[in-house]
Amino acid sequence: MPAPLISVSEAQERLFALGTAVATETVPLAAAAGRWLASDVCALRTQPYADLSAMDGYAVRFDDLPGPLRVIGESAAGRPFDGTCGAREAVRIFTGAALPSGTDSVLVQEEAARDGDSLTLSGDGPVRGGNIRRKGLDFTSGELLIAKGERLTAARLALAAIAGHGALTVARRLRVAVVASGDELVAPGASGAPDALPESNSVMLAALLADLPVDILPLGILPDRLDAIAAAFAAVDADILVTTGGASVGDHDLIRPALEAAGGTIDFWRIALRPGKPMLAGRLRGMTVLGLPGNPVSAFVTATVFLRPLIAHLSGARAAVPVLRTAILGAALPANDRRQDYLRAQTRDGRVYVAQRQDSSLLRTLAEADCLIARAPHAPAAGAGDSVEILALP
Ligand SMILES: Nc1nc2c(c(=O)[nH]1)N[C@H]1C(S)=C(S)[C@@H](COP(=O)(O)OP(=O)(O)OC[C@H]3O[C@@H](n4cnc5c(N)ncnc54)[C@H](O)[C@@H]3O)O[C@H]1N2
Ligand code: MOO
Repeated sequence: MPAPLISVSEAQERLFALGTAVATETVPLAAAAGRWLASDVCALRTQPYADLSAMDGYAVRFDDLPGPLRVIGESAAGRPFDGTCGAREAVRIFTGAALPSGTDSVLVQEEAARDGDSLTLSGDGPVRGGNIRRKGLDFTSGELLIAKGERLTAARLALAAIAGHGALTVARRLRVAVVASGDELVAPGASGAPDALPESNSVMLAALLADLPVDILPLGILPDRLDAIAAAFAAVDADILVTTGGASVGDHDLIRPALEAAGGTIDFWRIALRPGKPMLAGRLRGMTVLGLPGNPVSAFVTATVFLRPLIAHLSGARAAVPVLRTAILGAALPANDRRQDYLRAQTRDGRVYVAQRQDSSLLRTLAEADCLIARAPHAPAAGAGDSVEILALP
C-alpha cells in the first residue's frame, strides 16, 4: 500500500530539514558570482567619498552667474583641484571629479562660452547646487548593503566592489551527483536498438543547475538492478545525490530499495503534485538524496520545485523557494483535483495559455513553454481573464 501523498510545501520543509548548511569560504569577488552570502556586507567606504560633479563643465558659485568668471584650474576624477575658488572664479571640472571648495554648482560645458580664462553663461545654466552628486548619495561607510543569505547577482557584486570589498564570505560550492536509471536508456547521440531511449534527464538537470554554485558529478546510467544501483550509491561522495527514474511502484522501480540496501533512509515518498508525484527524499551517509521521477517533464518540474530550492537552502539562502508571479489567463481551465499542478504554458499578447497536452513525457511542450501555471490543490475552475500564479521558466 503506497504512502499517502504529502503536500508540496510539507515536502519542501521536510527536504530542507534533511541536511545542514554547507561550510563557508572567503573568495575573491570574481569567484563569488551567484553564491549566497554567509555574512552581511557593510560599506567599508562612503560613496561618493565627497561632493562630485555629475557632468563635464565648470564648478562655479551659483550667485556669480552669468559671469564673466575666471577659470583658475582644473578638477578631474582622481586629480582634484587643491585650492579654493573665490568670488567670480570657476574651475574646469569633469564627471566624477571632486567639487572644489568655494563652489556650489556645476555649469555644463554646453551652456558655457569660454574665451581663454574667461567664462560666461551661454545657456539656461544650472539650478543652485545642480549637477552635483552629494557625498554619501549612494551609501555611507558602515551601512548594511547586502544581507547574509542574499545571492550575489552582478549588481550586488558591483556594489560590494565599490563599497571596498575585494573578497566575500559565501557558502562553498555544493557537489551534486546526478544519476539516471533504466535499462532502456542510452547516452544521447549513441546508436542503440529501436527500443533504446536517449537519456535526456542528466543533460537537462545539468543545464537547469548551470547558474547555481554547484559542481555536478555525472554518474551516467544505471541498469534496473538492485545490486548495481546500491553499489553505485555506496560509492557516491557528494552533498546531494539526485536520481531520475525508478521512483514509482513498478517491479523495476528500484531507487527506494537500493537506497535502503546502501544503508540510506527514506524520509518521504510521493507528493500531491502533477507532474512529479513519485518523488522521494532521504539520507545516505552525509548526503541528501532526491529521487526524481523518470518522466522527463516530471524530472524537470521536481528539479525546479525541489532541487534548485534545496541547493539554495543548503547554501544558506534567505529565500530558497521560487517566487510565483501573477499572470492573466488566456483560456479557461477546469477545477483542479487534489494534486498541486504545474501546467506548461505560453505567454501570448500578455496572457498565458496552457498547452493542450500535459502528459509528463512530452518534452516538446516543455521546450515550447515559457512558464508553468501553478494551480493549488482543489483550485476552482478559472476563466479567461482570471489571475493565475506562474513560475517563469528561464
Ligand atoms: N501503477 C502506477 N504506475 C505509475 C505511477 C503510479 O502511481 N502507479 N506513477 C506514474 C507517474 S506519475 C510517474 S511520474 C512515473 C514515474 O516513474 P519512475 O520514476 O519510476 O520512472 P521510470 O518508470 O523509470 O520512467 C518513466 C518514464 O520516463 C522515461 N525515463 C526514465 N529516465 C529517463 C531519462 N533519464 N531520460 C529520458 N527518459 C527517461 C522512462 O523510459 C519511462 O518512459 O511512473 C508512473 N507510473
Ligand atoms: O507525476 Mo507523473 O510525474 O504525473 O507523470
